[in-house]
This record gives sequence, structure tokens and C-alpha cells, in this order.
Amino acid sequence: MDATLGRLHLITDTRLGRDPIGCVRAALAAHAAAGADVRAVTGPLVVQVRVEDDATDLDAYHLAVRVRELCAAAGATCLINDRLHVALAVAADGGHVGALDLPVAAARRVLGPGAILGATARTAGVARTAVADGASYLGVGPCYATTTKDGLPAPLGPAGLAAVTGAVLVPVVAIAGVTAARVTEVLAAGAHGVAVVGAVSGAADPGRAVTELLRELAGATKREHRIGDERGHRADGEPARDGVR
Ligand SMILES: Cc1ncc(COP(=O)(O)OP(=O)(O)O)c(N)n1
Ligand SMILES: Cc1nc(C(=O)O)sc1CCOP(=O)(O)O
Ligand SMILES: [Mg+2]
Repeated sequence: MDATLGRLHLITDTRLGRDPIGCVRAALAAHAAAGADVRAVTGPLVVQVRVEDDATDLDAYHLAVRVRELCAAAGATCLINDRLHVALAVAADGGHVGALDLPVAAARRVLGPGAILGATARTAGVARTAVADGASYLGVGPCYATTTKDGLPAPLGPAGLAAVTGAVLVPVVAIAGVTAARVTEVLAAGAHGVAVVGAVSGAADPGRAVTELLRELAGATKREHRIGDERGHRADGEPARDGVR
């Protein structure tokens, strides 16, 4: 497993009419075709297998097997949303849990100490607790309005995101309504990276969408590190929150 969490998290879109495997293939190809300089800054692509709540475990497992194989062949990181037994069954790199899933401490026990474990946090308090309980990164959202998922609270915006990033040292991944055009803003709010569904699965050319996201992430990361250096925040060029576990 890579020591550093990748900055682009592609979450599978299994809604009717979408092509999750096609998107993963396109994303992996775009990542491989990105310049070495871009990949050095953005790290491995992270693919999170997420199925609809009413999908069967069997469907989730079959998708996870395929995504895990594609990721392993490409050196990408494979995470499983919610269903940690599926993560174990396919030997994924880790999983992601939210408020209605296994508690973070229980998820850590299930996955073991070496796994990547993401937790959803919308406030600084929840974020601190999740980290204390074993989360190695946080997904923070909804940052912006999204049509991909129903029932979410009002968007946090950059200020709400910054309130969480400022409270923890683990990497924060911004989610909901994130597009290439918003990458600079979310990294300026302290995010390590972004998680996207619609920006890739709804794009006319998913590979090109990934290329643009990676380019924006690389540029914004370099700018943020330069700003940090100018402010004298870091001796080693990396903010503490960029390390995983
Ligand atoms: C990176 C990332 N952040 C947040 C979520 C949302 O998780 P959760 O709140 O458990 O909601 P569901 O995705 O399970 O519907 C995520 N999956 N990934
Ligand atoms: C799975 C998920 N969780 C969210 C949260 O805020 O917790 S938003 C979301 C879906 C994000 O999709 P898109 O990139 O298309 O906006
Ligand atoms: Mg969940």
C-alpha cells in the first residue's frame, strides 16, 4: 500500500444507465497517461466501490472483484464503501464508513491496523472523534450541492470544509458537487484531495474529466505547498495532514 493517500477518489456510480466499470477503466487509463510530474503530486488513483443501498451483497461483491483486479493491475488504491465484509472478501486496500455504517472503531477492528479507513465527517467534533477512533482519512461533505445523493444537509461550502480540515491532521477528501473548477477552492480550504461521482460518470468523456481533475489537483497542490512554505508552516514541504497513518 502507498504511504500517501491519493488525491483523486473516483466513486463508482451504479445508478441505472451509468457504466461504473467503463469509468474506472477510463480513469485508470487517464491516470497512467498523465505526466509523471502530475502523478508524483497526485499519488495513486483511489477508486471507491460504492453501490446503491438496495444492491445485494452479491452485486457489490461482483463489482468489487472487478474493480479490485483493475486497480491492482494499475497500482491504484481500491476502497469499499459501507460493506466491510466485501472489502475483506476482495482484499481491498480499505473501506469507508459514515454515520449510519459501522462505527469507526468497529470498522478499524474489522479491517485491521494496516488498512486505509475513511470516515465521513461534517463537523470538527465528529472529525476529531473519527480520527481518535482509527480513521486514516476523512470524507467531508456535502461541500457543494449535488444531484447524485439525496437527503444531505445544506452544503458546507469552503468555510465549513476549512473548519474540519483545521481540526485534524489526517488527509481530508472533499466530496459533493466537486468539479475540476472547484479544486483550487477546496485545496485552499485545506483539503488533501477530492472525491467525485458525477464529475466523471456524467461527463461526455470520463477519461478527459479525470485528466482535468488530476491537472487541477497537481497545480493546486503545488500552489498550496508554496504558500505553506512562504508562511513557514512546513520544514519538509509536506503538511502533516498529507500523511496517512
Ligand atoms: C470520500 C467519501 N466521503 C463521504 C462518503 C459518504 O459516506 P456515507 O456518509 O456513509 O454515505 P454513503 O456513501 O454510504 O451513502 C463517501 N462514500 N466517500
Ligand atoms: C456519496 C456521497 N456522499 C456525500 C456526502 O456529502 O456525504 S455526497 C456523495 C455523492 C457525491 O457525488 P457528486 O460528486 O456527483 O456530487
Ligand atoms: Mg456509508
